[in-house]
Amino acid sequence: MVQACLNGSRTAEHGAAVPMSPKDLARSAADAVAAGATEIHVHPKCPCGHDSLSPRVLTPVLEALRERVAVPIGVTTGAWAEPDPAARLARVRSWSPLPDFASVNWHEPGAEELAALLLERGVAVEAGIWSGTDGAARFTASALGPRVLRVLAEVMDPDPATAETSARALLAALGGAHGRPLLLHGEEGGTWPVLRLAARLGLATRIGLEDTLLLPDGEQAASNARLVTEGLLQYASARRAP
Ligand SMILES: C[C@H](N)CC(=O)CC(=O)O
Repeated sequence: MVQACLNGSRTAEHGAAVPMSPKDLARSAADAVAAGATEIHVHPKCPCGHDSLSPRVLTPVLEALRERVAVPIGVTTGAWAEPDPAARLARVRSWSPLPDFASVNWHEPGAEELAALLLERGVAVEAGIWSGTDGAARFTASALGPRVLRVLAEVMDPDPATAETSARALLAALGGAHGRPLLLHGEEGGTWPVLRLAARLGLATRIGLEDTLLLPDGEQAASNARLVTEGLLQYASARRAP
């Protein structure tokens, strides 16, 4: 399973390749799926370019994406988009239509209440566990752990020299992860080493302009589809390596 993470918290200053509007997100998602992505993770943006959990922002994104792709679509619930936990719950209560799944960053205030609400509303939960936080400890102690769709093991270490070690430490901290499937990914300079580690461990992964703007050779990536194509090649070759 390779998820395409189309835009993340990036803004227009990260370049024209990063899709921001519903129309650009839908086109980028369709190209990424044609390149082999099996799921989409997206950060709906208000016109100013910031992540938003407002239904007025989410709805046109979901509608545009669903016109172009048939794969599951997940959205962020990051606290940076709505820092007040009560307001965040209110946003999620007002969502219609609903995404297929949503990531919940387990170290953020109100994470468990948010995950419980999403489950109650029929939205699958990706438990986002960031390295360098207490997310893994909180998740392993959580009664909701067995009910999540998967664990999104997020390696926040951007250094290509140390990201793999950070990833292994994060996986160790997650232990059995309540028996839930793992999706392992890195960010920025850690993206490609962690993707190759995911392949060697037989784990799901993700790739896209949210995680890196660069191809493995350091060239600028022209699109999410280009990253997915390269990601699948890197994944297959790391899987084959002795
Ligand atoms: C740190 C990750 N870029 C955050 C992420 O991918 C999950 C989310 O949207 O909350």
